[in-house]
Amino acid sequence: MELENVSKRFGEKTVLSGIHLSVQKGEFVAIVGRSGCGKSTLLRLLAGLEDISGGKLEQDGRHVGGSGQHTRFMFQDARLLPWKSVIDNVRIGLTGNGRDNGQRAETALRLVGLEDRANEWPSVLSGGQRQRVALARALVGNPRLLLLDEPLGALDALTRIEMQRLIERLWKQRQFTAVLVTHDVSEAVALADRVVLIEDGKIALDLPITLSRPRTKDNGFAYFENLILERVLAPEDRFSKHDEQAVYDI
Ligand SMILES: Nc1ncnc2c1ncn2[C@@H]1O[C@H](COP(=O)(O)OP(=O)(O)OP(=O)(O)O)[C@@H](O)[C@H]1O
Repeated sequence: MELENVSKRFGEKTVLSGIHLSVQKGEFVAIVGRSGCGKSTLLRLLAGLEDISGGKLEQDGRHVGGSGQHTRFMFQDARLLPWKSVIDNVRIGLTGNGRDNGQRAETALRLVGLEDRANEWPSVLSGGQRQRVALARALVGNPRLLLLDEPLGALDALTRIEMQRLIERLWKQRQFTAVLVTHDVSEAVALADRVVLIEDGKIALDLPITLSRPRTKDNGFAYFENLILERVLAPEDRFSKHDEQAVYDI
């Protein structure tokens, strides 16, 4: 995907401007930034769900408009249909009525480790399991681009790490391109080849994460994490030497 000088306005309000970004095939890019900085808007532009207000946005050399079948979304809530079984929810990710749809849905459920829950209702699954079904539904049609909008934001810490590992494993196996919006800098460093920081509607940092995979929280990890966090935090929020002394004084 190529974005050249992309801007997005809602009425009088400019949400994104001067966005230059290039996402290579098979790359994993994370977008971080403060609440309201325009992360989800950028993702919606990439999906073709919103039109750009200016600049150029192309996917494989073609103008992006309307969500194609090669792009899939995953959100913070699983958005499963409660009146359909788990396997039928996964089948929704397939276009058309291919005769092998059932088989493909079963394979996708196996990928996320839920093959034995195929005929149950979504309501009996845990939050993490529901997100697994959402992941199976997103991947069942073999998309080339997976857009993830805070998909793990509502999960507990352990489930979150498990899901991060699952997403990374499937990304490696299936070789799709992934763009992840997250508030969690640690998650961005764990998963992404590049972390893009949005500030006031502009790209403030575009940082390659040169750590090998799978990533462990060693010194190298902490280096990238701190680098991004320092940049995200506004100067007045930074933990100054003065504050540090105040804590010791307490
Ligand atoms: N359809 C819309 N109409 C008007 N304003 C919008 C619309 N969508 C988003 N905005 C505004 O654009 C800005 C960026 O919103 P966006 O959802 O992209 O931020 P975000 O970085 O994803 O925030 P968060 O991390 O809190 O989800 C916000 O000020 C929001 O109010």
